[in-house]
Parts: sequence; C-alpha cells; structure tokens
Amino acid sequence: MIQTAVLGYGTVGSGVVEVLETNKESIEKRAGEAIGIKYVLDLRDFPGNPVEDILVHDYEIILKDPEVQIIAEVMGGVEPAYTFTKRALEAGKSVCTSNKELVAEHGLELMELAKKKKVNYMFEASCGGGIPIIRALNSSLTADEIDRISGILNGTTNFILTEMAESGADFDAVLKQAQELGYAERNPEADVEGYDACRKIAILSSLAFGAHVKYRDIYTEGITKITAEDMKYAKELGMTIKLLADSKRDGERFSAMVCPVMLGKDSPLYSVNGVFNAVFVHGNVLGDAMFYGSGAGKLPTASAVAGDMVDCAKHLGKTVMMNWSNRELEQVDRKEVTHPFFVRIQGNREERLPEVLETFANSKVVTVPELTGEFGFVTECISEAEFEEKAAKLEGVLGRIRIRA
Ligand SMILES: NC(=O)C1=CN([C@@H]2O[C@H](COP(=O)(O)OP(=O)(O)OC[C@H]3O[C@@H](n4cnc5c(N)ncnc54)[C@H](OP(=O)(O)O)[C@@H]3O)[C@@H](O)[C@H]2O)C=CC1
Ligand SMILES: N[C@@H](CC=O)C(=O)O
Repeated sequence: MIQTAVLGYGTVGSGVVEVLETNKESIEKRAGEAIGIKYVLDLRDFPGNPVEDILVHDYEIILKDPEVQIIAEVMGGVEPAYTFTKRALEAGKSVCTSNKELVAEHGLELMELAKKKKVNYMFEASCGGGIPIIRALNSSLTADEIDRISGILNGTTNFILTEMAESGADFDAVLKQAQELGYAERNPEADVEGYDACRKIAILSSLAFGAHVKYRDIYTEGITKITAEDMKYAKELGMTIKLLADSKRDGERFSAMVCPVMLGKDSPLYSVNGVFNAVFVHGNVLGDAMFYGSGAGKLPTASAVAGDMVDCAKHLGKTVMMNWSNRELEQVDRKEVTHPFFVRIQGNREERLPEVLETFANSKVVTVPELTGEFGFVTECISEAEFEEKAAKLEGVLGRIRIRA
C-alpha cells in the first residue's frame, strides 16, 4: 500500500478523503497498488468524524514518517503551505495541490525542486477545478505550438454573473450562496476582484507557452462594478457578461488580461453558466479545442487532486515532465490591445448623441426602455489607449465593458 497524507480537512481536503474511500477499488487497479491515507492534518479537531483517528496537528509527524510518499496540500494560502511543500519535496515525498495561489507564486521553484529529488509536484486542481486541463497541456498538446489560452476560470464569479443575468439577483446574496456551496475562496475578494482567475491564467499560460508568466504582470479587473443595469444592456445587445481570462502569444511576445467582457451567442463561452468553467485553447496544428466542467466545489476539485495522487503513485521515483520553464516572454503593453467597448453614459440620448459620435465615430447606440436618463453605445474596435483618451473627454460616463469580438 502506498501511504499518503492530506494537509487541510476543509472543503477540498474532506473531498479528497471521500474520493479515495469511495473509489478505492478502482483506484487500486489504476494505481497498481492500494492508496491509503495515513494522516490528515488540520488545526481543528473533528470529533465523531471518521478521520478522527488519523488526525494530527503536528506536521513533523507526517514529514518524519518514511511510509508517507504522497502528500495532498489542500490548506490554501502561501504560508505555511509553501514551507510544508518544500520540506515534503526535500524529504523525497511527492505533493499534489489545489492551491493556485502557491502554484502561481512558487510553482516553478517547487517543480524544479521536485525534479531534483525525483518526485512530483502536481497541480491539476489549481485551474478549472475538475477540468483536466493541466494534464492536457503537459501531455496531449505537447506536439502543438499554443498561441492562445482563454476562458472562464472562476466558478464563484460565473455563478454570480449567471444569477444576476438570469434572475436579476443581488450580488451580495449570490456571493453568500457561493460561499455556502464551498466555491468561494476563504477571502472572496480573490474571486470577485479577479485575482484568482489571474493566478489561473498565469499558470495556464506558463504551461501553454513553455515560459514563465508572472501573475503580478497581468492586468486584472474583477466583477464588483458590474450592475443590474449592465446586465440589461447586455441582454438588449443579445449578449451576456462573463469574467474572461485571456492570454495570447505572438512569437516571443504575449498579452494577457482578466476582465469582465460582453460576449455574444456565437461565442462558445456564452452558455457556460453557474459554477461551470471552460478553457479554450488554440494551437497551430490543433486549431480550436475547448475543455468544460465544474470549476469549483468539493468533489470535482477533489477528483483532480486524487487523480494527481494516482499519477504520483504510478510514477514513484520518476518526475513527470512539465512544460514550464524560466524563460520569460516580453509582455505587450495593454494600451496597444484593441476591442470594441460598450459604454453607458448619463443624459438624454437626442441631446448627447452628436457629442458621442464626434468623440467615438461610428458608434452604435443602444437603449433599454426602462432605463431613463441614460443610454449606451458600442464603439468601433479601438485600442485601450484610444478609448481612455476619448472617454476622458466625455462627461457622465457611468461605466464601460470590453466586448469580446
Ligand atoms: N473550494 C473549492 O472549490 C476549490 C478550492 N481550491 C483551492 O484549494 C485550497 C483549499 O480550499 P478549500 O478546501 O476550499 O479551503 P477550506 O478553507 O475549506 O479548507 C482549508 C483547510 O485547511 C486547514 N488549514 C489551514 N491552515 C492550516 C495549517 N496551517 N495547518 C493545518 N490545517 C490548516 C483549515 O483549517 P481551519 O478552517 O481551522 O483554518 C481548513 O480546514 C485553496 O488553495 C483553494 O484556493 C481549488 C479549487 C476549488
Ligand atoms: N474560488 C475558486 C475555487 C476554485 O478554484 C472558484 O470559485 O473558481
């Protein structure tokens, strides 16, 4: 039997224990050996819970036990997860994680350490919950030059935006629901401000482009400024609003951005609703491919972590190749990036239209009958720099959303 330990018995950790128990027979066949959980580490006690007997509060017990070969780090946060992971790898134990904050911050260093120690650092659950995208990038798509990776990468915000669009629900009430369902981060600011999607697109871009994309360099906007009025304009335009994480490579340059966008019914992402995520990949020989599934939640995420544990069990003594190097690509200045913009503006449409068209030539006006004292318009495809310069000349701009052309 291969012995393992689970660090953190929260939403994902309790899911990992459940998955390994529920599917133990099929897992044993696939791993070639039974996978046992020798310890669960947490800060709390869980009286009456089946893990009570294997619960420990001292990490040293796990670290010093030579029987433990694989560790699932599902505590979250950078510290102490970073130190625990580093020490586990140094001790010759493989680590599997759902902790994208840690992977985005220290993933490259931890993978290099794993390679040195002939063990594995795996993080399938760090992007897209249960969607098998990391393994696809590291194996199925290794014959391709991937030039674009984009998608809906945060379950909480997609759940909120879907509810707002479908039932006009209140932002705070839906966020509370997402927290109760175990989708949201401990600090949900990471979800709603786009930081979580930013870390995920940095991880995916690094693997897709075989380079090191720093999440801190990626321009990021969340969904906190999206209003019920924006949703009404989107509907009028036959569109919907999604938090999009988008990354493109052009030779030795790349551009990446996380922001809410309006997208139309012709987009494959239009119908990705609720907690579901979708990752769109374009490769020079592949063409287009899209990966779809539950982006958050206990069991889908635990399925990805447990899958990594099985993979580690199958590769004891051997490091599985990861397409992430320390080479850096030059980042395109966001101001050069072009798209159409939707803009909401205060005032009477007839009175203000000449001024709008003089500033943003060839814009198309959109009105929502129930919204008085304001109107909207859609600009031509222009650069971020041109938009900012022109929008600064107009008074009473209530908001703007990029349109995914
Ligand atoms: N929930 C989801 O849908 C998904 C989560 N993730 C990621 O998975 C990780 C875990 O998330 P989730 O399960 O939701 O988080 P939870 O907060 O539900 O679980 C974390 C658990 O770890 C425990 N813990 C924290 N610090 C320590 C420590 N120093 N020693 C021992 N135990 C500790 C916590 O204990 P206590 O509560 O007492 O602090 C808690 O029980 C995060 O990185 C998250 O971003 C990834 C994909 C999906
Ligand atoms: N908070 C995250 C959890 C999964 O990564 C999300 O909502 O997507």
